[in-house]
Order: sequence, then C-alpha cells, then structure tokens
Amino acid sequence: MVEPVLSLKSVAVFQKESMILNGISLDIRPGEFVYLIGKTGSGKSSFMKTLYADLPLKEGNGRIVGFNLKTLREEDIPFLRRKLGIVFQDFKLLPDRNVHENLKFVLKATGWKEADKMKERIDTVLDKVGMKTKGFKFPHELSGGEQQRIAIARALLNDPELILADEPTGNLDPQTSVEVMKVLQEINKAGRTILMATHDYALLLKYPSKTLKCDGSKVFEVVQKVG
Ligand SMILES: Nc1ncnc2c1ncn2[C@@H]1O[C@H](COP(=O)(O)OP(=O)(O)OP(=O)(O)O)[C@@H](O)[C@H]1O
Repeated sequence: MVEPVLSLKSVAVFQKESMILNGISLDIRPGEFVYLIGKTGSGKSSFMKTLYADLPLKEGNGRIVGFNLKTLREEDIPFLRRKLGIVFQDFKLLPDRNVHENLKFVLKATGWKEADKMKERIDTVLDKVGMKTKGFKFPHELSGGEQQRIAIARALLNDPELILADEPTGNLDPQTSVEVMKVLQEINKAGRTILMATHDYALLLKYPSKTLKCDGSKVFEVVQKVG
C-alpha cells in the first residue's frame, strides 16, 4: 500500500503548556482532498501549525511527507517546509515587490539558481492558477482572490507533496471563494493532496469531500449530510 502523506498516532496539540487537542489518530493518503472544520477557537490553526512544525509535537507520533515530527530538529524545518505548500488566509505576499519577484524570492531561498529555469517554473505555476499575465503586478494592484491565487502558485513552486491551506477563502467574498476553490480542486484533480481548514460550509456542500472536525479537544472524521 502507498505510504500516507500524513500519519498521526495519539497526537496532542499544544499552545505552550495548554493542551488544545488530544488523542488524534488519522491518515491522509496521496491524492486526497480533506477538509478540517470546527468552530472558532476549536484548534484548526493550532493543528495546522503542528503539521508544518510551527508548534512542536510534544505528545504522540506524527509523520508528514517523510519527516518524523517527533524527532524533527530545528535545522530540518526548512526542508520539511519545502515539501509542503502552505496557504494562509491573509495571503502573506511581500508588498514591496511584484508577483514575479515574490515567486522568485521563494525559489532563490530554496536553492534555485538558474534564471531561465526560475522563469519557466514561475510561468508554469502562474499558468496553473490562471494568472500568467499578472507577473508584473504588485500585490496591492490585485484583488483578494487574485492575491490568493498567487499565494497558491507560490505554494506550488517546489512541487509539494501536501498542500496545507488554513482558511484560504476566509478573507474572500462567496463568489471569489468559489473561484479560489475551483483552483484548489483542479490542483487536487491533477494528483496533489490537500488539507484545507475552513469554516465555509457553503464550500463543503458545493464540493463535498472527506471531512475532519475539531470539536471538544478531539479531531474526528464526520460524514457529510447531503440535502
Ligand atoms: N499563540 C497562541 N498562544 C497561546 N494560545 C493560543 C495561541 N494561538 C491560539 N491559542 C489558543 O488555542 C486555541 C485554539 O486556537 P486556534 O487558532 O488553533 O483555533 P481555530 O480553530 O484555528 O480558530 P479560528 O477559526 O478562529 O482561526 C484557542 O483557545 C486560542 O486561544
């Protein structure tokens, strides 16, 4: 059987000394699209942060894209992040440079050197999110939905094994949310694994998929009711 891209066993999630979630055991397999839902403050962001090693895994065992979260050292974190594509609610684009330079910054920081290869890769990811003609624009010249597409393109640069998207539509209006969601769906159909935290139930209904819920310090799979 193919190895899961994410496998957690009896994991607890902490913010400093306080336990936010516990007893989490789950697998995410290659190609899955998984939602993570739950009320404000239920621990979705803390869960995501544990997966990209922004919070340490203190209890339980976790493997993600080939890395052991329990034994991960500080110096391994950049290598883990290179195999993950992370998308945030607030886009986090660098405001002082255009789209092309935003993406080039990430490539350079992750060891790319040849200018023509970088340009080719940037064009490829911009094309995937329908933004090929917007490379010269600055973030403030783009709408929220366009900025989020760029953030998704940035997440795709290093061909990640897993995309972690934390409320990617949280700052977008309903119609723009659907457009961004379509981009994520296409990326998933092309074979990429996605874990997306959201409280947007309209999207869940429109694009049903496996759903995990954070509730009462637990994370469990829920069956979506249709109709
Ligand atoms: N940096 C922090 N330091 C201490 N406690 C925190 C920190 N960030 C979050 N918490 C606490 O952890 C709990 C879970 O918060 P978290 O942000 O993970 O929830 P969430 O489900 O992502 O909420 P939201 O949907 O509002 O983003 C909350 O009780 C919150 O107060």
